[in-house]
Amino acid sequence: MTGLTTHEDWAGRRVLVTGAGGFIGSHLTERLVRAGAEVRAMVRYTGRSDLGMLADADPEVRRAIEIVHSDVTDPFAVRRSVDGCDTVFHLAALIAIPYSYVAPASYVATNVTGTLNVLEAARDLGVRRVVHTSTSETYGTARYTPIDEQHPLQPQSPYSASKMGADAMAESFHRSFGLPVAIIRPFNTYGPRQSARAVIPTIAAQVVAGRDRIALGDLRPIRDLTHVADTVAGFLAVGSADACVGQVTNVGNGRGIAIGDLARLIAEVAGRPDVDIVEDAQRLRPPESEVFELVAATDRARERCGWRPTVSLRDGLADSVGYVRSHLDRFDVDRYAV
Ligand SMILES: C[C@H]1O[C@H](OP(=O)(O)OP(=O)(O)OC[C@H]2O[C@@H](n3cnc4c(=O)[nH]c(N)nc43)[C@H](O)[C@@H]2O)[C@@H](O)[C@@H](O)C1=O
Repeated sequence: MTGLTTHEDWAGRRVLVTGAGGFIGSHLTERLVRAGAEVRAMVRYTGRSDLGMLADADPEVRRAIEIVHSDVTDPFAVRRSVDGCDTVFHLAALIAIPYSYVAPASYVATNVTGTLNVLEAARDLGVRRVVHTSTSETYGTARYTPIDEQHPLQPQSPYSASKMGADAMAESFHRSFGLPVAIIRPFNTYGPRQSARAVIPTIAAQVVAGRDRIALGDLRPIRDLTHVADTVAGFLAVGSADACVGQVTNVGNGRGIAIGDLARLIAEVAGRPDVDIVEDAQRLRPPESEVFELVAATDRARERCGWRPTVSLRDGLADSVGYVRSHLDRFDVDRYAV
């Protein structure tokens, strides 16, 4: 079975994680260290924190990793970071959709050119496996569900367009140069350390802070939600399965929930089922840009790398609520209050 993610698969492997200071990247880094890999964690220096979300990681894990501060837009720094690694998990990206309306050029620089820099270094240095991170946003609003990997792509935001460019570059490096690239396409991931701007922390922070009215944007979009522990298991499975090379693999739960229902479920999980949930017109995305439905077909992940999700939505949301409760100082609740 190629999708095994046992200690033996990762023990002694020299792995670079780009975007290791991010939400998913920090969890992936921890998981790889626990699986016995030698991890180099590439973290973008922000001036505020040297480690990003890795600052929250187990101190033992932090001691075990090699941290390099560089930016994927710098080809020389990327090359130095890739040198000596046999596997690269490429997660570094700009991910906020609303900010991509304001600064599309920076999304091209980081997401497209940054990916090209990683691919070129990996090709030149003979890396044995690259896992490139795509996103369900590249599908645009579902034309049918569940969305399999053959579903057409549609760039509804500059963010999505930049990820489509990055994905195409990754595929071209596989076809043109035989670089062993696997493309993982996660649907929405949630859990501890997720950005305060994403919808689940936005809801949870208002609920936990005791607001009686929760202000959101559009309550109708449907999302397929995967707990970060499952997503990270997906990265390891895709990274160890030969059958995923040269392929896109969806990682999602296969179930959709509307944002309004999600808000009600979070309020219930947090023990505040009576809060009011209201739509705030200021927070709506342009209708042509909003992706209204994303639900994953997960057959390929199951068949090619043996991955399946294990965390129920209720348990996962309890984890998110617990994280927000214990780090409420990180959430600017008034920014979201009505
Ligand atoms: C897979 C994908 O996942 C993320 O993109 P996203 O789906 O936009 O994530 P989100 O948590 O910001 O929104 C989810 C949905 O919820 C709606 N929504 C309603 N009211 C609020 C609200 O008040 N805040 C936010 N943030 N969203 C709201 C919003 O309009 C959207 O329909 C990125 O990490 C991206 O990098 C990525 O690749």
